[in-house]
Amino acid sequence: MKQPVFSIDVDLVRGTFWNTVRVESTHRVIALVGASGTGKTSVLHAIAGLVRPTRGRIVIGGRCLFDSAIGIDEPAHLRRIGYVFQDGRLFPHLDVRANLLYGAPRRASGDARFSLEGIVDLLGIAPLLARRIDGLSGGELQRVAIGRALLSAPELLLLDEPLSMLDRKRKDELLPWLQRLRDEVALPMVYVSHSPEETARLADAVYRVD
Ligand SMILES: Nc1ncnc2c1ncn2[C@@H]1O[C@H](COP(=O)(O)OP(=O)(O)OP(=O)(O)O)[C@@H](O)[C@H]1O
Repeated sequence: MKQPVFSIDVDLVRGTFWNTVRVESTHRVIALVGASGTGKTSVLHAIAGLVRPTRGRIVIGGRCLFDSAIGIDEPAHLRRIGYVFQDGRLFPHLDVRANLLYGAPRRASGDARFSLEGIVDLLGIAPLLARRIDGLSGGELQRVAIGRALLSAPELLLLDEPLSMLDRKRKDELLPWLQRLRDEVALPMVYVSHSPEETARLADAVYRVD
């Protein structure tokens, strides 16, 4: 039997909100969908170690990140996770190259997928390297944000509605880059979105958080 890539079963509490979320999947690229406020971002936060579930277990790619029953709670900085936010969250006072290199390990991973050259090529951002962040389009910003997440040589990528702030034209521009990322970098990915079109184009399986 195929081993699951994602095995998640967590109770999440944020203020007065609580939900139990279960995802068991043998697919490498999954999408989480569901109405606003059902806890999709909270699941990503729990995977990244930014929010501690009140109960449960998170195992991804055979690696246990959290298990309340046996006291495992790997610190966020050791989880090797790349996180791409809705709004990019880049540093406006730094140029693209400095943003990419921010947080990159001092010693190269040796994996060409995570070298500066490899990532710049993958995402087509060579012409942007010396540009300031505040002059970039929304789609360019998100490609840089994805590049920065990759430079940390992650074992898993979390993408929280990365297209939601973009207009139709920019969305159409960025989608093929996301597909390229999915196929060429070949990491497990969790993609949160409200758009059935995006999830159909990017994910191998879609899970509803209710
Ligand atoms: N820091 C917090 N303190 C209190 N409540 C919070 C906090 N963060 C999130 N919540 C609440 O937890 C619930 C789930 O939020 P979450 O952002 O995970 O939902 P979501 O499904 O990602 O929503 P959306 O689709 O609108 O982004 C919401 O009701 C939200 O208001």
